Amino acid sequence: MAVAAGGRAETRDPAAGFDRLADRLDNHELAVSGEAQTQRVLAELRAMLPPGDARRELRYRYLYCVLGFGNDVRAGFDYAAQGLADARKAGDAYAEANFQLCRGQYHELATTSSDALADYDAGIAIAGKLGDARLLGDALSLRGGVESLLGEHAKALADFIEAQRLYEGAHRDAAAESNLLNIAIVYRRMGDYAKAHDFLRQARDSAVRRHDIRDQYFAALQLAFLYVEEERADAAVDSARAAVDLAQRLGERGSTGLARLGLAYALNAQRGYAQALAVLKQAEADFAAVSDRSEGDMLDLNYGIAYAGLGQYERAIKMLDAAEGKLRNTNNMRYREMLYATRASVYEAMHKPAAALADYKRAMTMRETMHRMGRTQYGTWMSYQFDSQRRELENRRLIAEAALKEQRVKALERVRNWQAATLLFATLLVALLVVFVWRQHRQSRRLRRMALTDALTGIANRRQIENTLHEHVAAARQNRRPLAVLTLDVDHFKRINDTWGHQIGDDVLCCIVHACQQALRKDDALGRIGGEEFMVVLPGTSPDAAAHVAERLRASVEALDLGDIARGLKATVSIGVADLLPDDDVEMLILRADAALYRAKREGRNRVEIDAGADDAAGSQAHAAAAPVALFGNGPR
Ligand SMILES: Nc1nc2c(ncn2[C@@H]2O[C@H](COP(=O)(O)OP(=O)(O)OP(=O)(O)O)[C@@H](O)[C@H]2O)c(=O)[nH]1
Repeated sequence: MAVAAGGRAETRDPAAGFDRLADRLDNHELAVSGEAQTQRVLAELRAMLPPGDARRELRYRYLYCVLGFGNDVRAGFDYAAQGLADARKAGDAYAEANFQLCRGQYHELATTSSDALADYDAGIAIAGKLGDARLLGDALSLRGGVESLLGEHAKALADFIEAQRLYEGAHRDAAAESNLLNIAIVYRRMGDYAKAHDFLRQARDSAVRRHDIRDQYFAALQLAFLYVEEERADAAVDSARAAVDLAQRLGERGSTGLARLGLAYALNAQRGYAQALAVLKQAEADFAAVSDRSEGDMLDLNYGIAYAGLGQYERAIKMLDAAEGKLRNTNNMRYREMLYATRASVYEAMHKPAAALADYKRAMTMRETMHRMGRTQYGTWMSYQFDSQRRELENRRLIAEAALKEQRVKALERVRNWQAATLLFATLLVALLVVFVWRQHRQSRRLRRMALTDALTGIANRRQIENTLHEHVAAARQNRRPLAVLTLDVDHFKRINDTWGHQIGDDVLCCIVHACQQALRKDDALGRIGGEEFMVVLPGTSPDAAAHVAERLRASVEALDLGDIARGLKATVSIGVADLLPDDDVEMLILRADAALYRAKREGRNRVEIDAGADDAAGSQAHAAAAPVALFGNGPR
């Protein structure tokens, strides 16, 4: 028995220990059986109750109310009533509901079922308001018990099944499994024996698994009743005997009395009347020992049946009359029908046909009423089932709709995610493309520039300067503007190379280009047309101005300080100047400039020679010396 609920942890924190033990009792997790054990657990709970803790004290009191009074109905009832008043005064709705349930149980024991129902209804209302599933489950289960007893099987079944749902939802396995018994009882009373067997089996198996002797005892007793109703008397007797054994193991006289009463009932069904009488006497003693008078009607009825069976008619009539008086208060038709049928047969045997007939009629009335009620119950139960099935269908529909909605939302989210990803991907692609195109463009510009640029000096190469010249010639013709061309050649460059090396030669070329660029205007174009040969295009420049530009270039080069490159290094250039004549094409213009240059070389270099016209060009072509037209000539010094 798992009752050692206290421990070192609880000693350290009594409030937590109290709560834990109270929870276990509330949740029916602690199988408390027997007077002594119950008192021990209650004392343990009391010891952990923190002083001055009003809420916990009320909790202790309602647990005591339920567990502490055994069959002392009066004391239990008074205790419950006091607790109820105190809970209300303290505004503790939870405790109030529990005291309602406790008082209901004492009403039940006092066989005042309608008062019990009122208490349970009140408890259910409070539990519902509090939204407390445990309390509501317990209250429904208790109310179902009373309804079942009153023959309101459909209502009872609805309450038990709702309680079962709550228990299972809250994972209160012990309570859920005990409740299976209640469901089984209702099915038995409704005559659905197959279902009753099914639930009893489940309840018994679970009780065995949980080592719960009390539930095992209940299951055995209920099975005995079920067998009697199925007219399987032998099996009923066996099961009732097992119930007696279990009740004795529980050590509760009240339970033993109930089990023996059940055994007597089964023995009567088996026609073992003498044995039934003996067992009834034991049961009577058991009930007397705990001052339980609640089973008086059933004792009398079974005594009556046993005496009738043994042919002791007078005694039988006496007991049956006594039972009739007691049973009239209860609404139990089955037992009353049994009573009238038994008494009718006794009267018949006693040759009292009128009395026998009257009782037969009563028995018939009971039977018909039961059948009628049975049909109503069945109808009610069917409509309850229909309603709950409809509710369930509705719930399923709502759940399915919610799931569908969620699916749609998820699908939409997926589409949106895909869209975002695609957009991102497309953006990245576009960005990559832009970068790629830009790089391609830059590359092609670089290549184009390289194709048109002289690698050493960075100025236009031959192709580029000739293109420029073509454009300027066309523009000059169109605008009737002058144009001049200079060709420029470094003097004795071979010597520079030979003396200082090719690298120095390169540096000299760069310095000369730089000097020329400095000496030219923005619109003038400078290009390298050969190793050490350059061309300058001077748009809008008259021959005189061109001669001046050429001289400026020459002087700039001559003035170059190349001492940094190599000591004693000097460079000069010779320049030929030609201006655009009306009949000139580009080649002719260049030829004439070249001719002038040739003359400058010939005349001693480091000088500027102006083209002397078509003759000069022809002369140049023929490599013949023409008359020098030196404008500016410094000559080698
Ligand atoms: N360092 C260097 N030398 C070059 C380059 N291009 C051509 N040359 C050299 O320039 C020299 C030109 O020599 P020539 O044509 O005999 O003429 P020059 O020595 O300048 O004599 P004149 O023109 O008659 O004054 C050759 O030795 C070429 O090899 C170049 O890019 N760099």
